[in-house]
Amino acid sequence: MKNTVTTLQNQKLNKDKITMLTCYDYSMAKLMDTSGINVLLIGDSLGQVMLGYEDTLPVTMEDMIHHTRAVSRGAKEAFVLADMPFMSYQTSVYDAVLNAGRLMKEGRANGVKLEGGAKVCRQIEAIVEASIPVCAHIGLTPQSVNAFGGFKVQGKSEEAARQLIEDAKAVERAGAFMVVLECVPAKLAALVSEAVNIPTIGIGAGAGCDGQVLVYQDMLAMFSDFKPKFVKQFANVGEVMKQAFADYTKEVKGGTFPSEEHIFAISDEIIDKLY
Ligand SMILES: Nc1nc(=O)c2c([nH]1)NC[C@@H]1CN(c3ccc(C(=O)N[C@@H](CCC(=O)O)C(=O)O)cc3)CN21
Ligand SMILES: CC(C)C(=O)C(=O)O
Ligand SMILES: [Mg+2]
Repeated sequence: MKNTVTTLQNQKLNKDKITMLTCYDYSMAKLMDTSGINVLLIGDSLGQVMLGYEDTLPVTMEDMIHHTRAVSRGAKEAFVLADMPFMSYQTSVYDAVLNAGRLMKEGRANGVKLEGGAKVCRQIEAIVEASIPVCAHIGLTPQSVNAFGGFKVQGKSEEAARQLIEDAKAVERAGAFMVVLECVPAKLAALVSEAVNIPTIGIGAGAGCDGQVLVYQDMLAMFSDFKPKFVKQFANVGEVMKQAFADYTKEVKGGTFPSEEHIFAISDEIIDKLY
């Protein structure tokens, strides 16, 4: 059954945790989809893990559409959520609606995600008005890395904690159907999760959220530029891959690959004529 805004929101009511992973291509989308992951997020984190940038700021609408299209083709049941990249919605409400529309129309996403709380509520309202489901993202919002001065835990002071709660309530009022809480103290995230009716999806926000999200290269140990404290490596796929690449090299150089089972035959008669 296809995951929808309604099925995801019912999961909060039924205390059935929502699973979300980042996904950037067709093969991975099929693997995650058949594993029952509820939401595939085409995160702008693709700037770091797929494209090798230092942060998410250089990611373009074209990058996001390219990857979203690939994921959409592989997601039969999972909800496809696409991040709006830096400067695709901050500039104006008009830009926000136009670019959200492109992710739906060209990327075939089921919804979009944008960073910010009360500051981006005009954008959220306008995108929702255009019948596009919006997921908000508050706490550590990586597109604001230069304003924050680094990737740091948010909401630790009383003032910042109150602001986070207000931001969550504001995006709910603006029409967001879900909200990501990134890098906030677990007890604060649990409080926010009780304070709003929409599902909260945590990353570095503890088990009190209504769901969890991780970058897939992090949880499979395929990415090593940095490793946030909140990452759990569920399998060492990076090591498995490195071993396979080394074995391939050894067999090619040693002449054991390709062997009989990997080749195509031709009659000796024809070969003799060629000589
Ligand atoms: N591979 C990857 N994983 C992510 O989780 C991720 C991305 N890329 N790109 C976009 C953002 C950036 N994120 C990050 C990046 C670094 C830290 C980090 O290193 N945090 C430190 C300091 C926390 C503190 O003490 O304030 C940590 O130890 O977790 C956290 C989130 C989360 N997102
Ligand atoms: C980490 C998640 C929430 C994200 O926004 C991304 O992958 O870009
Ligand atoms: Mg993102």
